[in-house]
Amino acid sequence: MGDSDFRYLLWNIAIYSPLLVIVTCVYRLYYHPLSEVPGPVLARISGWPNWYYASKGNRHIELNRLHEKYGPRVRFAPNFVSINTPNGLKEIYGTRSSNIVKSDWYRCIHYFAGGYQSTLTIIDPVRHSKKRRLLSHAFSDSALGSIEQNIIKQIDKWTNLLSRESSGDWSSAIDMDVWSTCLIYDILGDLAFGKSFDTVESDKNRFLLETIPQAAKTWYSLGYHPFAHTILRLLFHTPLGKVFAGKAFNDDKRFRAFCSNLLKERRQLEDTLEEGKDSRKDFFHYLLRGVDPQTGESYKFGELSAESVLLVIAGSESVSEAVAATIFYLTRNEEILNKLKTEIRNTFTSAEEIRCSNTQLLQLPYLRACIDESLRMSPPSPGHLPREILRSSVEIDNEFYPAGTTIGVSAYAMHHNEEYFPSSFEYIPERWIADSNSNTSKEAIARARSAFCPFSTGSRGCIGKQLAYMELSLVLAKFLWLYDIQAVPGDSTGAGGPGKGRGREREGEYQMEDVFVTKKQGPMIQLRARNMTA
Ligand code: HEM
Repeated sequence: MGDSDFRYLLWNIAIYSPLLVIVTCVYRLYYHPLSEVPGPVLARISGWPNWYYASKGNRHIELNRLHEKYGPRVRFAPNFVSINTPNGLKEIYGTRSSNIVKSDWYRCIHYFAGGYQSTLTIIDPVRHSKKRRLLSHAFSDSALGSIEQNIIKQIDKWTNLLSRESSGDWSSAIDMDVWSTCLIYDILGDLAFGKSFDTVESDKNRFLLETIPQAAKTWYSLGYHPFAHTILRLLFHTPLGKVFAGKAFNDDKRFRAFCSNLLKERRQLEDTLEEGKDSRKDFFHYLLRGVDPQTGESYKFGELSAESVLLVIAGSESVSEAVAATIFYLTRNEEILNKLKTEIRNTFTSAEEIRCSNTQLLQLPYLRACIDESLRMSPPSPGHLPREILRSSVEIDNEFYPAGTTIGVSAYAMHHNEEYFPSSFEYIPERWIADSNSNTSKEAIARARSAFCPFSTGSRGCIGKQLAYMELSLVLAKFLWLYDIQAVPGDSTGAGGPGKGRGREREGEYQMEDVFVTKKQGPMIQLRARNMTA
């Protein structure tokens, strides 16, 4: 190419590039099939704001703000629509139609897993249902009944260690983020691999506390980048990855290597066990023995490894966030805390008696209401779970969305919709209980239930929901049976308020960063062994 050709090329680029940008903007604003959907101008013309909020971890807050401003539907990227109604939940997640599937965002996670797909990330509905059927054995009533003892063993170890923190009087400050996360990791290690991660007792695996949320954050934000696939291809399929990957990628690798090693050990152990005679019914007992119904082959190591990573993340960060959030709300609402303690302490005569299998633990109304209210205010998956419309347009609340639209509901925004949750920024467990003391009608509860979606819903809803309620009920009931708790005076860890989030209206709310699951801090609390003579 001669000098004059090169100059000619540059001139053309200089003239046509701005023209292309202007034409694209005009098209997206006025002629795009979603041009009627309200939303901020910048978001309607470009995907950058979506990525910006996803990488800052406050996309759920922004989505809630946009719904307050624009109403029940918001266009927050050229092809993305967020819906904030129970009908949206039903139509997007609740139907079995193959016309709405998990969006391309989930495909981005596959780069990190060497191309392998897990139950959570797989997009094809038929292949998903086969994977899910296999995993569902591990979550059946009988399987859960048989693992309760393992959960209790880990909780007892945890409460014993906590007792060392308090010798008679109020303990020094305890970070419930760290304590609850360690406990739930240990439980999950035991349930998934048959081996606790031992983070409560030892520092050896504590790196997980940083690497797991960081790994989730890396995929989460990269997946929403307007050039996600190009960047991921460069990072994973060229030597550029080694140069630019940095700490975030190394953390992800370290975490994956940790899961792969556990899986190798678990597989070796499974090979030594006789069919039908072993008593280790952990998750990988089912997965290692499972076969692909299509090919009749066992699952490849890479597939199982991808499954293990997703199971650890989905099953640990979510539950530990719910424990920490509930303790945050209880220690900031003394009357509610006392009411819950009374319910638990009047029901059980000892901490050992607290178990799901032989008592009414899961039916304690106030305990369940406190858990649900925490999941409402601080849902562990607060963001928009993206789905893509594949073939024919979809009608929601009398509006049509064409094929190619990415659509979803943010649990955080839905749970702060005042139409379904009046005083939505206040922690009010009574909103879930219809009795004469609570002034809540059955209709108000049904309305709230229709919009309550911490576990999502339908065929891609959480498979671990029952296990999560089991863990949360056991941990909170045993903890509050044994200990009195209070917020560290003056502590603002985990709390909102001026200078954080959006300010005053989030003052009483447990703060979390949305990384698909959540990153959290605190609360800092003090505890004191219960006075048994009182
Ligand atoms: C409070 C606790 C929990 C919450 C709030 C929660 C929430 C969710 C949500 C919102 C989804 C849908 C994700 C999506 O559409 O992309 C999901 C899926 C999933 N969760 Fe949970 N989860 C919790 C606990 C657990 C536990 C304890 C496990 C297992 C150990 C688990 C395993 C899974 C799996 C495997 C999926 C994928 C299901 C599928 O696509 O078929 N979760 N969870």
